[in-house]
Amino acid sequence: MLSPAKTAAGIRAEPLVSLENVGILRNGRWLVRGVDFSVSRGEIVTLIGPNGSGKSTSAKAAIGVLKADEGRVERKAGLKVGYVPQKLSIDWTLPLSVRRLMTLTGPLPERDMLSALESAGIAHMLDAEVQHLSGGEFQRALMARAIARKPDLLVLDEPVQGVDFSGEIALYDLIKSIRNATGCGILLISHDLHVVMAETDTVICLNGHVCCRGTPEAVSRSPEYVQLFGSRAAQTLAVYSHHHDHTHLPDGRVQHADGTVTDHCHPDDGHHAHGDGHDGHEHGHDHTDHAHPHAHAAGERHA
Ligand SMILES: Nc1ncnc2c1ncn2[C@@H]1O[C@H](COP(=O)(O)OP(=O)(O)OP(=O)(O)O)[C@@H](O)[C@H]1O
Repeated sequence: MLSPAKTAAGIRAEPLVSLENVGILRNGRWLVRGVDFSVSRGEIVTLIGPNGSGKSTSAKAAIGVLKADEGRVERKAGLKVGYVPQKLSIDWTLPLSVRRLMTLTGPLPERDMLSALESAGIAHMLDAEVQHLSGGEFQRALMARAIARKPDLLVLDEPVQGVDFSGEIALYDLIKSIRNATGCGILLISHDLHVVMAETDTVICLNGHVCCRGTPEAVSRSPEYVQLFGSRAAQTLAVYSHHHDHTHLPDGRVQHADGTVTDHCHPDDGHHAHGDGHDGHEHGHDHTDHAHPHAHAAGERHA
């Protein structure tokens, strides 16, 4: 299952990190269970799923911030990780320059700092106050901080939060160019359930477990999509359509397509509908690399 990913050059690379059947238990509750995916050099993996579905938890398990209570996490020896968390605990009442932000967690040669800010397109903001940055500039500063130490794996938890549509496209372009320039692997958490970065190699849809996975459709090339979002957006964003055949109820139980209700669903539960049905988008996804036993109805998204 965790076969090495194929890079753009078609070479099978050893994973930088791989999770196998990972579960995280807190206060007697499984936050996630049965999670498996891997990220290789040059590969972009995007985690999607409703709020609370375990995206951040899974990413933290991948980089070792959280220890798996079951299953296995393997990281390449000496792996360097650049991590941009969803939330930062910064005291906004104190002045903080971009320069200081870059070195908060440790010293950094000036040359590496400038080069990272240059790559992120904000070299001119070195002495700007972080409080005065726009949402997009702030995300760029965080990304510069993460790439400055030349990581093998870049983990970005909702990097386009608080950024408008054109800013979102620009940030995804930046992520793409970082990947192309450095060849690092990227684990991306998307705040959107359907729209992912077009360069994504694998989308993993989570809901406490892996619901389904696949490649984003090449809808970005379809004339309708280009008309709707514009050609620039279409080069950067793709719609990931997926059809689920069970629904997560608000009380945590699961209603299956045949009407039965169970306490949980697990990856080996049984029925799985996938591919053709979708939520109004004119495409299905045929490229699933993995058979999943069940799927989620549209209504489940916000469970
Ligand atoms: N340290 C913790 N202790 C107990 N529960 C936790 C802890 N961390 C996260 N949770 C819970 O685990 C679940 C998954 O949280 P997580 O942050 O991984 O979800 P997410 O998919 O990233 O959500 P969002 O889209 O809202 O950021 C949530 O119900 C959350 O409340």
